[in-house]
Amino acid sequence: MVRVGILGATGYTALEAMKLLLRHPGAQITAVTSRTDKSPLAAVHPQLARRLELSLEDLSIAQLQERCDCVFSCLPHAASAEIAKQLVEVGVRVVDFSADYRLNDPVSYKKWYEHEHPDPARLGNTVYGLPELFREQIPAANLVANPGCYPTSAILPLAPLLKAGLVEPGDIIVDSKSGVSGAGRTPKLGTLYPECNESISAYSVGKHRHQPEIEQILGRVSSATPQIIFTPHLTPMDRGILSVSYSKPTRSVTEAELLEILSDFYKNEPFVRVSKTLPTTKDVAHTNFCDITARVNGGRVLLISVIDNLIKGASGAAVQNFNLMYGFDETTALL
Ligand SMILES: NC(=O)C1=CN([C@@H]2O[C@H](COP(=O)(O)OP(=O)(O)OC[C@H]3O[C@@H](n4cnc5c(N)ncnc54)[C@H](OP(=O)(O)O)[C@@H]3O)[C@@H](O)[C@H]2O)C=CC1
Ligand SMILES: CC(=O)N[C@@H](CCC(=O)OP(=O)(O)O)C(=O)O
Repeated sequence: MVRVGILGATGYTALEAMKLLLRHPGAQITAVTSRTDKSPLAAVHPQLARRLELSLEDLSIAQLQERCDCVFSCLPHAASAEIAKQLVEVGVRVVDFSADYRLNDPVSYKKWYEHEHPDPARLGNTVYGLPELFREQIPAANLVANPGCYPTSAILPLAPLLKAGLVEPGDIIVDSKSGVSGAGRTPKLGTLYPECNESISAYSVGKHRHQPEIEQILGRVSSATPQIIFTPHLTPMDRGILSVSYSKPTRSVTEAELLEILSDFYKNEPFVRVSKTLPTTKDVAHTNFCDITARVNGGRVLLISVIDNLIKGASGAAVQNFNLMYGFDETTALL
């Protein structure tokens, strides 16, 4: 049995991770942390009553090392790397939900996150936990950078076409919509009900930190230098992301051909479904699937994808990575 600790257990991604791990035959949750809350977990997450009888604790690195083989760090960026680097050094394996280890180098991290990286030497050397593209690197990893939610939705459809040289890397637009849980449970003005209900808004236009993540990861898989214009939107729903990318084909291409290339690329993937149908966020809610379709319109390639931001965009991806790290069937607890 692999003993798993959950850092930041009061948050949304942590709740989803715990619900998934409770269904996992090879995992036991042995620690749940909060900086200040000492309540029984069920007092914070009533869904876990009678399912996980643990109380929240503020644990030291030594205590986590004693109780856990692996830790899911569901902490915000910067706070996560501070702890992850110490855990990895004492032999605890970490799946990091934050963005701390996703980018290629400390210079771009500082530019987009506006602070120094707490563990710069590991940037660029850490495995990016998107199994569909980096599966072979995950089993041996002590630290896995779980992907961002928007990047997962954009990278999965674009990667096969960039790898095949079928779209121009220098001219790609990604337009994404997210449910409000994407912003986490920590209160913020913009996620108060009267601010975001019955309203859709674009935000972080031209400066969202997922733009370099999408560019850098697509660069790693395709040997091109993709340039992305990424615009996220907050939409009045609890969960789900829908992304549409617009790119220029390098040659004449049909919708049928695009679907065939995508289907072939993902034919052995348990969690990517390619079809002709226009996908909706409801189709993948509470699941680890990414549904993808393609269209050709106005001389552009349109790729449309949906995920659940809390599952394939965070906790489901983490469990998928955990399964690979510990040699379980990749779909365990996820289907
Ligand atoms: N929500 C989503 O859809 C996605 C989130 N992510 C990433 O996953 C991580 C967790 O996100 P999410 O669960 O949504 O966030 P939440 O805000 O719901 O939870 C984060 C938890 O971290 C703890 N925390 C907050 N600030 C600090 C700090 N400075 N130091 C230590 N602990 C802190 C809090 O617990 P307490 O106050 O009890 O200590 C809080 O409950 C983040 O890095 C996020 O960017 C990634 C993909 C998708
Ligand atoms: C709706 C919403 O606010 N979404 C979050 C993305 C969540 C995520 O994946 O963020 P990390 O890269 O920090 O892990 C945002 O735009 O900041």
